[in-house]
Amino acid sequence: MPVKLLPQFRFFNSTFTLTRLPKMKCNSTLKPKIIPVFSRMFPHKLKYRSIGFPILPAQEQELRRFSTRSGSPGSVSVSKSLIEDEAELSDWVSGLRSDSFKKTQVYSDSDDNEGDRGSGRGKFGNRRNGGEERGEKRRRDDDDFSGSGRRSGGPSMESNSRGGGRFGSEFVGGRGGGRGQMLSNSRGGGRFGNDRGSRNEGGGSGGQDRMESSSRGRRFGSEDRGSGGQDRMESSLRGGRFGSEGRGSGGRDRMESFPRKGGRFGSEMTSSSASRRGKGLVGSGYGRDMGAQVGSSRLGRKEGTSMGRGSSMLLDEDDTDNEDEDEEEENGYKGFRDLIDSEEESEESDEVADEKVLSLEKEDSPRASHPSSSGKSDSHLTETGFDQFPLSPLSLKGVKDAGYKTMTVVQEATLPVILKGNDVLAKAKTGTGKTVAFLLPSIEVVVKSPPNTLDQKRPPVLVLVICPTRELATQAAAEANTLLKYHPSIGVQVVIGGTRLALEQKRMQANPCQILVATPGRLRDHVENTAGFATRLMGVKVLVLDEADHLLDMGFRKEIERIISAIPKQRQTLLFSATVPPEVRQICHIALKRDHEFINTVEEGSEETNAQVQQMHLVSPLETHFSLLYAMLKEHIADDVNYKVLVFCTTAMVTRLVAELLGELNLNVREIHSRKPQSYRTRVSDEFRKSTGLILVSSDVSARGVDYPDVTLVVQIGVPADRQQYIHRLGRTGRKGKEGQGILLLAPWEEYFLSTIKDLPISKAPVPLVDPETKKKVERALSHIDMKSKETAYQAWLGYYNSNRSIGKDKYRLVELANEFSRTMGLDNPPAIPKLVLGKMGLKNVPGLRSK
Ligand SMILES: Nc1ncnc2c1ncn2[C@@H]1O[C@H](COP(=O)(O)OP(=O)(O)OP(=O)(O)O)[C@@H](O)[C@H]1O
Repeated sequence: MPVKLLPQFRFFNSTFTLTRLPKMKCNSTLKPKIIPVFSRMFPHKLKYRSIGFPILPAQEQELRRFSTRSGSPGSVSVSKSLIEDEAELSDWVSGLRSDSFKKTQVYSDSDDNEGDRGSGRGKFGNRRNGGEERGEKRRRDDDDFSGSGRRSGGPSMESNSRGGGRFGSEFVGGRGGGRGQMLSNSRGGGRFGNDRGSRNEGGGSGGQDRMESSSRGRRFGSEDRGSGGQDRMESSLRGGRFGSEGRGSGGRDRMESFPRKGGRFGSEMTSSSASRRGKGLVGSGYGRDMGAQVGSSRLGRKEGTSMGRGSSMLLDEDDTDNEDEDEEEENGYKGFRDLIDSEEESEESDEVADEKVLSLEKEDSPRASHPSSSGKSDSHLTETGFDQFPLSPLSLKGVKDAGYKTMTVVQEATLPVILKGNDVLAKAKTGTGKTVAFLLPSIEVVVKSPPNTLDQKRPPVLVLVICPTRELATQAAAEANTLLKYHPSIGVQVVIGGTRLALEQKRMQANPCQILVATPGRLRDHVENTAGFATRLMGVKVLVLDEADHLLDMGFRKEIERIISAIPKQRQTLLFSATVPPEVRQICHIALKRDHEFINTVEEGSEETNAQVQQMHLVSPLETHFSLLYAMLKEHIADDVNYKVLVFCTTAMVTRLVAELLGELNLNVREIHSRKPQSYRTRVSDEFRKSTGLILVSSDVSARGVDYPDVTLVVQIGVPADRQQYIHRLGRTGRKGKEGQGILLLAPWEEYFLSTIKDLPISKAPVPLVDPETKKKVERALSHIDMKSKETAYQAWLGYYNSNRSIGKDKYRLVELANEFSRTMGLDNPPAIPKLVLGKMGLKNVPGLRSK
């Protein structure tokens, strides 16, 4: 009997008439609108055109060729270097034990204890925490390697490697008295990295110091929260190297190490948790953090409305303190993947080769022939109404109330396939409505499911949506609530980190839901520690991975595998993202059935970014960057009174520095990054969503998925972690077919990155003139910035580029460049860096560095 091994292919070609998909029409309502431009920086003005995606007459319409289009240039980055760094890091960590790192904890709320602190619960153990956790956080975004204790306490040093690259370690001082912490996370695989693991910021009180090291991915490692004051040192790396240990004992000095590599969560953690239990140790990784997501910052557009009704968001403002920033942040840390996946490669590549792809493209479409510089815009909308598909009347009412008149291209392409029950991997450009595309058919599954008659208090979860960040989870839940407006009996809940687990447990009991939106860490926590939760998950009929490439990247991969092992094999799985790099295609079998469909709405031969977004790059010496940034912002503001600008920086601490600088220059600016408490992040995020006339300086916490309406300009300073990150950051503008602008500001030695995005419609920007007065103004503003900010930015900068494969491999050159960065901040001498940190970065004894 033949076995079907190959995924199905969908050919969209004019020679094939597909009747299955309704016709897509071009929304030809052109509303020319002059886009403000930088008169000097951006001489080419763009006009918005809603031209559409391929739109052909009904019968023709269909997709045409199948192309896997993923073959875009790979990421640049940082991968291997991460591995190397991790090796160094783990060796270093394994041999280190310092009584000077102590930690304490403080938590009073009993519920919390269980929850947040995670006292050892579950197998995953992870949760650690104790009071301080709260302060800790960090994950990726962080990216920062910065040091210094931010909040008061002792010295701190932070370093996270992201992308594979970075290394991270973080030493942040506690808030309370003199505690100091040192954490190290490498993000390696995926986004997690950073965040997850590590954050320390404040928290504890009393003097304790902690040192953690979590390589790879996110969450592993990091958290700490244990209780009791003690010194602890954790090391969790994935590759097994660490392995071992786990000692720690209750009291003070402890050293934990969890090998992760092979294991799925389960096991790994188990061992660790065992050891920590009762000892107050925290754990390594996994845990809580994951959960940690906090806040909701992005609640999105629909915010208010949404959370209401049957749904509840398990997150309290009160909890913000606790948040761990966790996990999720974004970025991609790639890197680890190579190491981990090597054994699977051959098998996977076969699968990819056979995959069936459905690609929406039209060979003769304007875009295909003039992909980029034509100035033509994509149309994310079709003329197909939602009522052309078999959706329940109440869902259609919800869609109508949401203001969605016709479907977007990705919605039109995926809905019929998903409604048929097929597994789908979908790729569609940023801001084109992927969230509705997976939520709407998922809701229909709930509508069609027989009512639960067994356990009213613990109804099965029918739809499980996993998002990489808390903000995204919150935003997706908000969208779900909007769509569910007329389905009073269907509930949505969000479980994200940064909240008290026990509180979430209670809320889940009080408000049973059929749709659960979660971040991986917290979800795993519930699987392990919430009574009856695992049983509820056995009801899952639809699993959605939003930002799938990120979730399947090494940082989250283990957690995803663990979660998948906790839900039925007989289910429908939907993977969505704006980027689907080849590596992800190779591993998507982890979640998808072999006969899944790859629906690619990005035209073959066209760029992966929105054509109506004008992309520019500017390569200029580092010393000019601050002045250039200021000049271009001023110009943009002058051009557009309704300006709304996102400035992405490489690390959290560099983000802070840039925000402080722009503030000194009297620009209306806010900052957002993982070192900020979630409550602050949520507030700022909401403010930015609703405002115009505002600049938001951000780390990669805002890179993916955040739906800020009407962003007029995205500036990226310094080389992004990889190609995908560039695309997702840029995707914060030009959403829903609107126009936007993006500029990438690089130093000459970062110019290599342009080769990885050379297929995108990015052109060279003329260098704006920076008059002497502007230069002086910037220098003056820099001189007003606190030394601490400069020190931490320097250290973070060094850590970020150290983990970059292209730049960080020549340590001597790297140090020269870092010192150049130091001079751009107005420092005559580069700040001294703790020896431990230098050792961790593999930079001991490199000339040009000052140690302390
Ligand atoms: N059919 C529709 N008509 C009009 N607007 C829509 C429609 N579907 C979704 N939207 C809106 O489009 C915006 C972008 O949607 P969404 O955030 O889901 O994009 P995305 O493709 O997931 O982007 P990203 O890749 O950045 O995550 C949202 O504000 C959403 O409410």
